[in-house]
Amino acid sequence: MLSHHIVRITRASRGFATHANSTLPSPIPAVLHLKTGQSFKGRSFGAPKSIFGETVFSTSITSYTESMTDPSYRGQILVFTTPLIGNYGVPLNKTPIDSRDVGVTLESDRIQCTGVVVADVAEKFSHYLAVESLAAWCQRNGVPGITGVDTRAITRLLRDQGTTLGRLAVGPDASAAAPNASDYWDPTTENLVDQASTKQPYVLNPTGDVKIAVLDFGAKANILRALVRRGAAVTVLPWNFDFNKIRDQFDGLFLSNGPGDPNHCMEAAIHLRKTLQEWDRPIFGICMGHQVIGIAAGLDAYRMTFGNRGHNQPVLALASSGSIKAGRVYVTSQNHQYALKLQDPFPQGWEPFFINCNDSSVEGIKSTPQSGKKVWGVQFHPESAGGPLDTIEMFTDFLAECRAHKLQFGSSKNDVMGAAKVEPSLAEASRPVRVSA
Ligand SMILES: NC(=O)CC[C@H](N)C(=O)O
Repeated sequence: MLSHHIVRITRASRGFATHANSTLPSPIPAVLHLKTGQSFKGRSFGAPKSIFGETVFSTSITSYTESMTDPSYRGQILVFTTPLIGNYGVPLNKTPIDSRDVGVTLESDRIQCTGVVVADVAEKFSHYLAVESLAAWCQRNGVPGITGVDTRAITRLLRDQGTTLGRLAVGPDASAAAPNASDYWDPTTENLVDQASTKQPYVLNPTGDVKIAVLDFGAKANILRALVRRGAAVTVLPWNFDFNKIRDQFDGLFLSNGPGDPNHCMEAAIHLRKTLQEWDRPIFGICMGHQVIGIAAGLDAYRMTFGNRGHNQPVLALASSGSIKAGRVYVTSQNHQYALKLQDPFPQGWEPFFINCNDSSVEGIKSTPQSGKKVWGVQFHPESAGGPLDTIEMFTDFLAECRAHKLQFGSSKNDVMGAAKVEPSLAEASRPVRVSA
């Protein structure tokens, strides 16, 4: 059995090596140019088009489908350090929308990164849920990939010089000269959150017993799934919606992950500062959401050299809260380029919650026990998808606090923005319609 699998995997991994002698068309050339002057020649797969993006690497060894659909990768050319990518194909990206699920199997309804870089793309795939190959999926989504390049060399460069702007030149563009440094598109100059966030509020699991508002900076589906599966009625709001106008209707507030520079989200941080001053129900933020909480609390966010992207980032808990025990190390899933600055002293009413064991960056903040508040932010992704589930119970902790608060202080008002009237669909939510807060 094992040898059978090895043979299959080896055949799949040969990929283009078998092309030369087959009747398949010759591979289309592709080149990855970096703004710093280096170029890597390879072969195209996926959409035969050229793109720009911020070149980042992920050390995750699985879940390429989840990473590529994570809205936090918007504007980025994603380099996988794992050499063989595509061997388990791509599943049908559709689930029911009910108290167990949120409409998509993956992290959103489309590929979000602008391109992918793979050492050895698997043309043959094998998985009981797979419906198409990585290349076919990329092609259908209009996203180009390059394969046959030394991803180890690219990653070592990115580790030394930091995340670098790039150009994936495909087909006839591959033989053209590298772009001038001034021609590289820098996605971080744009407000990517505004592009990724829902334009319309919508509701999931409207009959849930505890009402949670989610500020959507580009939320991963598994975050929404983690909330609805634990019984929450979830109202997803555009990132810059002024939650203060409707906060009496909710038992808790959640701030999601999202792409790009958190300093583009000042509008949300200003609204949140007022919420933190005037509202005492639980608040929880992940990644971008954590950064926005930190900014609202008075901390600064800075750009890291190459960020943390992978599924084995160790974080040390500095305080106990719910399922989290001070002094323990948790292995976490991460995808970020920015972090909150560790400052001494911390703003009044706040304390560090987690610290990264590799680079000592801030991995979490929380309100102090003396503050009387229940607010947490974590830089990592407790919801995983992909990655370890060490901290998944933080969702249970958050909802337990919301329920406890509701029991003690009474229910939120009942009309969750006309919950049942809003179409609970992620595809619907991504329509380009603007609503005013
Ligand atoms: N996954 C995230 O939410 C990432 C947050 C932010 N865009 C960063 O890169 O740091």
